[in-house]
Amino acid sequence: KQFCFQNTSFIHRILNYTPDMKNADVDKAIRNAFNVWSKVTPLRFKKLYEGNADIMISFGAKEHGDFNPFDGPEGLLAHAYPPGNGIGGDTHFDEDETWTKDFHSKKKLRISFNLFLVAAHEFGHALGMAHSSDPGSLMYPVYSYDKGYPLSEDDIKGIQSLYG
Ligand SMILES: O=C1CC=C(NS(=O)(=O)c2ccc(-c3ccccc3)cc2)CC1=O
Ligand SMILES: [Ca+2]
Ligand SMILES: [Zn+2]
Repeated sequence: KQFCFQNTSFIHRILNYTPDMKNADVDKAIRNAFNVWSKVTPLRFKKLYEGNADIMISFGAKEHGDFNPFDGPEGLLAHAYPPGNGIGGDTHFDEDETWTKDFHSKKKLRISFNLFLVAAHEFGHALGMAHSSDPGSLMYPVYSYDKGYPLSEDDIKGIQSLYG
């Protein structure tokens, strides 16, 4: 069995909210993004409202405190740190993007990104997943919104090899 993570319960905390969406929609997108992974593994995700959590979720623009500055609209959308103490697992979203709960609605003049999809991809990293070369998989490095069920066989094999 290749390297396997012992820890199967993660605590997350949403530090701030994007003005692009209702807070309840952000909570739902984040919860659904965790559920994608907990559905195929013994992983359980608890939510904290204060104190330190494994996966600290925040929205920030440009330099936001981790020397991995964001780049304004489009380009980089988000990034997540692999599991570990301190910044490990933390996931940051680029506030200069327009976040939406729809799938890639171009109804606005600017392109918008589906928070659930991007969060599910980034949480894959926060759980230790690398990128997949399978264009149909959630861990494929290119954002695409025409996904059916976000997880592909490749994603499921990957996460179960870590936490199965
Ligand atoms: O590992 C990396 C390095 C580059 C990244 N670029 S990004 O922020 O523009 C990004 C690209 C694709 C996605 C994505 C891919 C598949 C499904 C959903 C989102 C998320 C973020 C994000 C990322 O996770
Ligand atoms: Ca950006
Ligand atoms: Zn990625």
